[in-house]
Amino acid sequence: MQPLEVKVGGEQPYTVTVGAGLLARVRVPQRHVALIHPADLPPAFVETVQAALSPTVTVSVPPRDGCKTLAVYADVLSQLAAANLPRDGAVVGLGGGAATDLAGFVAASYLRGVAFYTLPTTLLGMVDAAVGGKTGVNLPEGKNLVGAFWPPQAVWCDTDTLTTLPSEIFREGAAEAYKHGLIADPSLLPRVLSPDFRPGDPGLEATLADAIRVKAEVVTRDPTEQGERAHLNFGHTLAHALEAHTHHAIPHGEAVGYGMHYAALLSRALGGADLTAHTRAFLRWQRPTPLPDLTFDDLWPYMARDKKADADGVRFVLLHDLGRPYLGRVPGAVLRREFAAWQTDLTLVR
Ligand SMILES: NC(=O)c1ccc[n+]([C@@H]2O[C@H](COP(=O)([O-])OP(=O)(O)OC[C@H]3O[C@@H](n4cnc5c(N)ncnc54)[C@H](O)[C@@H]3O)[C@@H](O)[C@H]2O)c1
Ligand SMILES: O=C(O)C(=O)C[C@@H](O)[C@H](O)[C@H](O)COP(=O)(O)O
Ligand SMILES: [Zn+2]
Repeated sequence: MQPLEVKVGGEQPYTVTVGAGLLARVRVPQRHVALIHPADLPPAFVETVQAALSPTVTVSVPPRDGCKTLAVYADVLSQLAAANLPRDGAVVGLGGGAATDLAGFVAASYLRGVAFYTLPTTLLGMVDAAVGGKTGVNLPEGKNLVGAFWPPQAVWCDTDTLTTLPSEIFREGAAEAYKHGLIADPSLLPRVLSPDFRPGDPGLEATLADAIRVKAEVVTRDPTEQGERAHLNFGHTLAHALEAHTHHAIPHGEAVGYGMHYAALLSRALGGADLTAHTRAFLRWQRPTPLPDLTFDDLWPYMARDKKADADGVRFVLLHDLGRPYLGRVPGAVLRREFAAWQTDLTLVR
């Protein structure tokens, strides 16, 4: 089957290619390349890309969000400098969203910016993180609090890589595809929950391309989150708080699943359609890691630092209905009441 292509427009247009066997066929025009990948990635992926690109330097970074720290960021920059990667070189991020977020921030800042490419190998990376140019690292105070908008020049989603992905990490990533269904393309909702949504299924690539298209269209219109792009943050105010508070014991995709259900409860409380059956169905399908004992006050300091907050306080992405997101403020009493409802619901979805 021919690879599928999704175009991202704007000032620096690029193509997201989705298909089998792409890692071996990757080409970039730059003569010097820094390849950045997580240490626990199957070595065959790294070797295939090394054979395709002959990188000047290959940098292995800690798995998962362990690589999204200022210390790892500084170390990677030093390794690129020690290898004399020149300004007309490129950074290639290979792996999940954590590695591509770090690699993008390195690309954005090394020598004040070099070309960047992404090779996502997780479902979440393909449908979300590798596309759109949000790059960065975490602080102990919260997720992604340091970073830059630095779009890739091309994205290759090699669907063969998904066959080695542990099934729970595949289900994590489904949260972002489901999010795209809730905020823009409801046809994705049953497709994500279908038994056919799995590595190796002949229909998977079309579903991935449709999920990617939602993000591509939003970031084409609003690359630097001046407005509409914030809708891609549906579920993320609570999600990022869960990740930070649990020191990443709850991974991003699971945190987004939990956060989307809270956002659906808030949306209903403010007069929106009742979409909680959708977010509950997703949680039943995803089977996330159980949460530790939590109170609203444990999470609120992180929610208050969310990047959608402005001088007037915290804002949430809410839904009037399927495909109709908006950015709104929620009274404190409603936040607390629906947090209690969310906790009760979580005991019922198990
Ligand atoms: N920039 C964005 O727009 C954006 C969007 C969504 C999420 N994110 C970020 O992405 C991160 C989560 O990314 P993720 O869910 O991809 O997880 P991840 O990057 O933490 O990777 C999960 C694990 O799977 C391993 N792995 C990756 N591909 C594999 C494969 N094919 N086979 C076997 N193992 C493989 C990785 O090495 C890692 O240990 C978070 O830091 C989140 O904040 C960024
Ligand atoms: O691309 C975006 O814009 C998103 O919000 C996508 C999110 O899924 C992603 O987790 C992003 O990294 C969150 O951004 P942040 O600005 O809330 O840190
Ligand atoms: Zn996300």
